[in-house]
Amino acid sequence: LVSRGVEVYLEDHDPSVARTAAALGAGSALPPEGQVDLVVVAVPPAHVAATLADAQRRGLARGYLDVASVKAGPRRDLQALGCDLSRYIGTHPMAGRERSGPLAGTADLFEGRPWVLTPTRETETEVLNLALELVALCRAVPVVMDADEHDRAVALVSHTPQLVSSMVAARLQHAEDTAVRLCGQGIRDVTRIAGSEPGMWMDILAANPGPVADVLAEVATDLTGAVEALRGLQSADGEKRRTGAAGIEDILLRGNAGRDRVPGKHGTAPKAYEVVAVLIGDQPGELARIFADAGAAGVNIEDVRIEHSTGQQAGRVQLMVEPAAAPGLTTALRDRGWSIRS
Ligand SMILES: NC(=O)c1ccc[n+]([C@@H]2O[C@H](COP(=O)([O-])OP(=O)(O)OC[C@H]3O[C@@H](n4cnc5c(N)ncnc54)[C@H](O)[C@@H]3O)[C@@H](O)[C@H]2O)c1
Ligand SMILES: O=C(O)C(=O)C[C@]1(C(=O)O)C=C[C@@H](O)C=C1
Repeated sequence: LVSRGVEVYLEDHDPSVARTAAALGAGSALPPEGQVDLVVVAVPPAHVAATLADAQRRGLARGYLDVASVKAGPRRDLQALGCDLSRYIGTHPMAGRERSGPLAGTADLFEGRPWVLTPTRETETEVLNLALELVALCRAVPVVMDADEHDRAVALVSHTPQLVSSMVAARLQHAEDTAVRLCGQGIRDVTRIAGSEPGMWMDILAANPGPVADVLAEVATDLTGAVEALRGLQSADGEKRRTGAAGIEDILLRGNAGRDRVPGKHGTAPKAYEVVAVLIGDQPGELARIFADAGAAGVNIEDVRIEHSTGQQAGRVQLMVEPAAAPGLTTALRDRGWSIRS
């Protein structure tokens, strides 16, 4: 917002957090002189209602919104606290990190991401417009939804995946070092969000337990089926082995079909990019150099992944580019001395 010319004032119950964010260029940690246009409440879900009610009591703004990951609960709490719901809109940007705090924030976090808005008949048009302006300034894509529909959707696409990732990662807690040393890219992909802040997720899950339990019950059915199928594959009986194989194949195929429905970058249909894989040394500036070389070759990098090799000061960067750009990029990087991997 600051880079787009908006005056931003930061407040946190831990003043050092607001000061750190201000030092990073996210706004001013001093209070505003008069009323502002919009208050954005970005605190853990359980504290949203009290924080927003306090801001309304202080008459800080013309409009108020929150960005909590659940929507029905905070609205009910605000109602119970007697807040002016005409001046409030519940929102949720579908973008975030597994890390918390101002140091984890990035200016381009919301670009091209869905940002859910949950206006009701009570919401003043002016407040909806302020929220739409905020979403546009962050270059996100507004999606209007009902609060309960939102909570069911995020149970499926965000809250259950968090729990499943944590459960897979939990298997490693007491695992042998010899096994953990073999961790490759697959487990890194599946467990990235298992590194998230437990306090925040306790709040989120406590505010959306029913819809998450419904999705997790379906996962549990698949898990039971997978265990039975694998036991079948262990069996000496040929018929049980065939049934087991069919059960496992069914899960893998349904997984492929579900994965195909995950939208690509900027919410568009998934796109097939060509991968140019490059070996890089684990030293400062390597990524910046490779991006600069790709830029000099006139190639837009659509996405990027890094595989770190265990026990080696090196990694493999996968640059995802439009198929037509891949041969030119490969040649350009090779000419600049990079080692291209297949
Ligand atoms: N991290 C994500 O991926 C993500 C994505 C979308 C939405 N959200 C939502 O955004 C909100 C903030 O999450 P975050 O990831 O920025 O967390 P965060 O921990 O980085 O920030 C939360 C801040 O709230 C402050 N705080 C806590 N209680 C407070 C209170 N009573 N009054 C004032 N400040 C208080 C904390 O000091 C902290 O600085 C949550 O509601 C979360 O559900 C998070
Ligand atoms: O990418 C991540 O690290 C996230 O956890 C982001 C994520 C998500 O599930 O997509 C998590 C919770 C928020 O409410 C919105 C976004």
